[in-house]
Amino acid sequence: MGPAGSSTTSTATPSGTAPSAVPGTTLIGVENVATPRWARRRSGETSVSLGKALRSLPAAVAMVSRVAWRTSPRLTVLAGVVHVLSGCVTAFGLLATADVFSALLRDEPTPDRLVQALPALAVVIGSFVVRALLDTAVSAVESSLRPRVTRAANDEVTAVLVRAELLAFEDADFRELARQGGRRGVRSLETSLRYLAALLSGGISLVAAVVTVAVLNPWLAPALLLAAFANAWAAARASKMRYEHFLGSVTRNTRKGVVEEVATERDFALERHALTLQEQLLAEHRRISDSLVVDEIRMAHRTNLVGLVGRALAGVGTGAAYLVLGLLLHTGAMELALAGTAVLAMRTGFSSLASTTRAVNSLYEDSFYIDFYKKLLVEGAERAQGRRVRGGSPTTAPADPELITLDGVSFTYPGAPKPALRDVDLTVARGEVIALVGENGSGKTTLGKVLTGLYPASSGAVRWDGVDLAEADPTSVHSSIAVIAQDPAQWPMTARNNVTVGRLGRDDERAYEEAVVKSGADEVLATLPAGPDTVLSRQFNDGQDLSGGQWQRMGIARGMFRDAAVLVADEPTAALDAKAEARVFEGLREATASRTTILVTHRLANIRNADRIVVLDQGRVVEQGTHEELMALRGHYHELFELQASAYRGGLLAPAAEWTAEQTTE
Ligand SMILES: Nc1ncnc2c1ncn2[C@@H]1O[C@H](COP(=O)(O)OP(=O)(O)OP(=O)(O)O)[C@@H](O)[C@H]1O
Repeated sequence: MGPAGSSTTSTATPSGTAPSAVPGTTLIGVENVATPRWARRRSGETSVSLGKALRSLPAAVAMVSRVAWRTSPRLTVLAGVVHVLSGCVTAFGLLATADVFSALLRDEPTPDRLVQALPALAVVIGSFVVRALLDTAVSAVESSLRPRVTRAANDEVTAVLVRAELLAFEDADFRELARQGGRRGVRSLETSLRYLAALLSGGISLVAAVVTVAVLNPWLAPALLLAAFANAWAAARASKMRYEHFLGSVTRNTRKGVVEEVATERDFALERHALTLQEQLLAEHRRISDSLVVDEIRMAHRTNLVGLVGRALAGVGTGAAYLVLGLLLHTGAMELALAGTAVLAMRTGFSSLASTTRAVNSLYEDSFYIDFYKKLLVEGAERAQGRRVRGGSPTTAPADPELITLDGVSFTYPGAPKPALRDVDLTVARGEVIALVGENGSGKTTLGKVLTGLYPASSGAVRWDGVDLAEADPTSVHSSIAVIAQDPAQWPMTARNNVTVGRLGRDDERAYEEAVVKSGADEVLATLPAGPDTVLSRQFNDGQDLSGGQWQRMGIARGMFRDAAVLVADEPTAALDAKAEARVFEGLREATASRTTILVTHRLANIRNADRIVVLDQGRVVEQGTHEELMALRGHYHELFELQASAYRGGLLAPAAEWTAEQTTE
C-alpha cells in the first residue's frame, strides 16, 4: 500500500465566495480503512511464478467451463468442438504448407514441381476456407454463449444476495465482497470465456508447430520453447503485479467511493451545501485519486519493464532458433526445402505462442477476480437465510405466539467490539404492549430485531411458545411479524403498492382503507397528483418524492396493512407532527388489542399506558414494570421521565398538548 495521499495537496481553486479546502485534513478522519477479509493475500502468495499461473489454470478453466455448462451444455460442447476443429484445421494447414514447400523446392524442373505442389496447395486453400467457416461458427457460438454465461453468473450473484440473511448486510466486508464479486468477478468470468477459446485454438496450433519443428529437427524445439517460456514468464509477472496493485488499492478505492458518494449524492446535498463542504470534498477526492494515479503509473512502468525483459528473452529464443536453423543448413543436416517448412512452422509457432501466453495470463489474472465471485457464492450460501437453523430440519414457528420468551440473550453485531445486548431475560404475552425505552445506543432497536427473529441471538434463546427461533424456519417467523421502522424503506412503486406490499396477495380493500386512514397516509394520498397511483420515486420521470413525515405515514400504513401477530414499531412517529402522532397512536391502540406490540420510543408521554415498560441500559434490561411502578422505583426510568418533563416545563421544547394534559393530571 502506498502512502495514501500523504504528500499530495489539493489543486482545487475556490470559486466565488466558496471557502477553500482546509489543507492537510482527512475528512473521513482515518487515512485508511481496514483491508477487507477477502482482499487479504491468499496464503503462500509471496512470490510471482509462472508455475503458479499454470497451476491455477485448471481451476480457472474448470470454473468457467462449469458455469458455461450449467448455462447451456449444448452450446458449451459446440464451442469446445468448433474451437478444437479450428485449431486442428490450422495445424493441418501448416502441415499441408510444408508439403507445398517440399514439392516446390525439390530438385526438379519448375513446371513439374508446380504440378506436384498442386494437391498440397489445394489442401492449403481448402484449410483456409474451412478455417474461415469455422471462425464464423466460433463467433456465432461464442456470441450466443457469452451473454448467457453473464446472465447466469449475474443471476447467481443476485440470488445469493436476495437470499442472504439480514445480518449479512450489517457486515461491511460482505457488502464489499458482493460489489467486487458481483461486478469484477462476473466481468472476468465473461472475458475468461474468450481467453479460454483463444487458449484452445492457440494451444492446438502451438502444439502442431512444435511437433512439426521437432519432427524436422529436435534441436529447433528447445529454442522455440525458450521464447515461449520468456513470453509466458513476463506476462505472468505483469498479471501478478496488476493484481497486487488492485489489492493494494482496495481500501483507497473504497475511501474514494465513499468520498465520491458524499460529494455527489443527493442524500448529502443539503448538509454539503449548508456546511460549505464542497471544496473540501473535492480536495479529498483529488487527494485520494492522485495517490491512486501515482501508484498506477508506477505499476504500469514496472509491468512495461517486465514486458521488455520478456521480449528480450523471447528475442534470444527466436534468434537461437534461427541460429540453429542456419547451422543445420550450413552443416547439411537439413535440406533447404525442409528449412522453408521449419521457418513457416516457427513463425506459426511464435504467433500462436503469443496468443496462447496472452490467454494463459489473462485467465490467470481473471482467476483472481473469479475467485471473488466464487467466494461471494460460498459466503453468500453460508449466510443464506435459514442456514443457521440448528438441527437441520427447521420447525415452523407459531403464527400467533401466546408467549415470547428471551432467556439470557446476548447479541453482538459482526465485527463489533462489544455486545449490543447482554443477558436479556424477558417474557412478552400475546396482546401485551411493551415499550422499550433507554438512552441512545442502549439496544432498543436491536432487541426488537432479536425478539422477532430478524437477528439471531449470539447466545441464549428466543422462544415463541417454546419453539426456539434458532431452530425455526425464518420465513415462518417473519411472516408473523410487522415492522414499522423509524426510517421506513422508500419503495420505488405507486403509493398504493407502498402500502399493499406489506402483505402481498392480501386483497382486502377495507383493510387497505383502514390502514391508510389510521396511519394518516390518506392525507398524503390526497396531495399526490395521481393519488394512490402516483409513483413514489425520484428515479422515475413522473415520480414524486415525499417528506420524511409523509414517508413515515406510508410506512405505518404498510405495517398496519400487514396485520401480523407481532408488531414492532420503532420510533414510528418520530417525524410526525403532533396531530398526526395522536392519530397514529389512536390507530395503534385499536390495532394492538389483538396483537403483541413492541414499541420503541423516546417520547415517554406516549407510553404511559403501555402494559409494561422495559428500560435498557448498555444492552441490559435494568428495570421493567408499569409507568407507576417505575416512577415509584425512582430509578433510571424516573430520571429519564423527569428530565423530559422538566425540559417541557422549562419551555426548552414546545409543549405537546398530550404531554401538558398528562402533567396536569399527575
Ligand atoms: N449495524 C451495526 N453494527 C455494529 N454496531 C451496531 C449496529 N447497529 C447498532 N450498533 C450498536 O449496537 C448498540 C445498540 O444499538 P441500537 O440501535 O439497538 O440502540 P437504540 O437503543 O435503538 O438506539 P437509538 O435510541 O439511538 O435508536 C449501539 O452501541 C450501536 O452502536
